[in-house]
Amino acid sequence: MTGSSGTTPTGAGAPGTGSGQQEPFGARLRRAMDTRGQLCVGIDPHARLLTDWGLPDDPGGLERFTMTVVDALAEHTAVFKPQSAFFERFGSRGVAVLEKAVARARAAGALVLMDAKRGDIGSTMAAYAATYLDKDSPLFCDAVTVSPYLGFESLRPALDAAAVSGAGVFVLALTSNPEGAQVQRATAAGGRSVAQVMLDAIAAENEGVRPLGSVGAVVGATLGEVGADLAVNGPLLAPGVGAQGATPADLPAVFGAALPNVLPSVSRDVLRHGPDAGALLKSVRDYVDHVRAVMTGTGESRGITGR
Ligand SMILES: O=C(O)c1cc(=O)[nH]c(=O)n1[C@@H]1O[C@H](COP(=O)(O)O)[C@@H](O)[C@H]1O
Repeated sequence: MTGSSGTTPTGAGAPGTGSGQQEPFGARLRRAMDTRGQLCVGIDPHARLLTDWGLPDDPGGLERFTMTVVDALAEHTAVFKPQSAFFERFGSRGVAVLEKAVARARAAGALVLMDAKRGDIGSTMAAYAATYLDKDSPLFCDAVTVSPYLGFESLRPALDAAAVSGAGVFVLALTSNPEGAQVQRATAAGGRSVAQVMLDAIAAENEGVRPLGSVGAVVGATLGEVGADLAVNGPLLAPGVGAQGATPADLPAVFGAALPNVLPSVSRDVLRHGPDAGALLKSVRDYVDHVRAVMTGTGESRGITGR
């Protein structure tokens, strides 16, 4: 970590090999978290936020909102996570804004994790993989969220495509919403929970990879003690910080020894500080500082709340 805020304008998404071959996502993410801080900023342009920012709830408002966030934070943030649904609701004009945001954020050195939560039969999954994980696609990203609840192996086309392009895949395991338990905590054949089956499959994908695998798990920061083995040797995306009630101080109880690989994710609780670019950046820096304090065991003693 460099600088007092822990957020430096290092090119997090830069390949770093010079060979023309993209460095694997896990390695790029590790470097981004180490240099820019362990935080993912979600870009979720809710209608309510557009209104609060004094913007119209239309494609023009969406574009101003999104570009303001990207321009304020892209040189300082390790990862952006645009939520595709908030762009798709405006049809093709919304998707055009999403494409522009992805390109601009990546050009500024931020990694982009597309929150699309795709999941389908393998042959359709291949089309989703072509959308987000093929370098020639206009929506190519550094990583994408996927749902394994059509069976982990239904994700194989995405896992294969990501391996080719040096991208990442984040697999839903234990989601932050209370309804998720109905499926994820159910007991699978063999006695493990369904979520543990997914976590074990992720660990198998990442076996032996250094410094960090490129297949991540999504585990909500809201969950408290999860009672699952999170040693997947890959990144652990932790949404639910901020608006859903979790704080960085909750992370040790959820993640335990896996804490160094956790990427806490905040959307509304950062975005509400806009449209002022300085206030957005301060909010990110406060979160990065709080996360770092928790990681190094000084968060509680400093009485930081991050809220
Ligand atoms: O995959 C996700 O990012 C995700 C998984 C999960 O378990 N819970 C969850 O809230 N998310 C996403 O994370 C974001 C949370 O937004 P805030 O509650 O505003 O921080 C939304 O885009 C959700 O779709």
